[in-house]
Amino acid sequence: MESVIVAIDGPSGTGKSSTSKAVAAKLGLSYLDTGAQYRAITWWMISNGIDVQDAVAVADAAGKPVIVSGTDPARPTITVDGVDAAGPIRTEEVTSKVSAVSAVPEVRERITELQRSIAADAPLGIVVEGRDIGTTVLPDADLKIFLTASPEARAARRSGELKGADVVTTQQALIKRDAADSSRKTSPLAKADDAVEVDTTELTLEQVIECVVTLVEEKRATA
Ligand SMILES: Nc1ncnc2c1ncn2[C@@H]1O[C@H](COP(=O)(O)OP(=O)(O)OP(=O)(O)O)[C@@H](O)[C@H]1O
Ligand SMILES: Nc1ccn([C@@H]2O[C@H](COP(=O)(O)O)[C@@H](O)[C@H]2O)c(=O)n1
Repeated sequence: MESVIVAIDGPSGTGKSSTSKAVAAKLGLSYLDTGAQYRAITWWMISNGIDVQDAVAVADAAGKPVIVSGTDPARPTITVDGVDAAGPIRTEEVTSKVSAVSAVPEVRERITELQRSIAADAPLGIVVEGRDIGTTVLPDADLKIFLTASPEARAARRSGELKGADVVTTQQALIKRDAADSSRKTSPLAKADDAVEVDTTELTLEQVIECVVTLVEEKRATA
């Protein structure tokens, strides 16, 4: 079977990771969480005492950490300088600082190069999820999906995940991060012109997965 590249983008909490992992597992493809890579470099900056608001300092250090992503959808991994970073990259501190780091062009250049090389090496194809995959990282992807959902639905999903988190505070944090990611100069969060938009507000996760699997199969059938 022909290798297939699927790009899945969208704002926070729209279901990109859950959907991408499941679609990749169902179709025997690799899986790449690009948000985890931006989180990993942010964690490294914080751990090394770099002020994330200082874009010059962040740019100077952008080439230093060695970030490695494992692309098995059943067990995605991320290490920084050989250290497992899966836990530390999900802290509130990293989440609140990642948009400042990901806006720095030198960071994006470095991570984009890494993402392209991982996608090129995937033997059977890959599902890559993020914010700028369809527009910048893999503009020739075979299929581009842009997931959306109402802020209310996204906040409810996230606060269900972060046990006890207040829905209103969670919604404000999501909106703030999306605004920063959408308004940065370099490679902002955006829907590619040729992406299929799927509004997941009223869909279960299983319905979204099924929808994307069908779109991939249709694409393969016409290739
Ligand atoms: N269609 C859906 N219906 C209900 N819950 C969902 C749906 N899709 C995803 N979820 C749940 O919402 C939460 C957020 O999903 P997920 O992490 O996949 O989103 P994301 O777009 O990757 O977010 P982020 O960009 O912030 O990493 C998870 O708990 C997931 O199980
Ligand atoms: N292609 C991407 C992916 C992510 N980012 C930045 O990383 C942050 C964390 O992403 P999550 O998916 O793990 O929530 C996100 O808010 C962006 O700042 C990006 O810039 N490009």
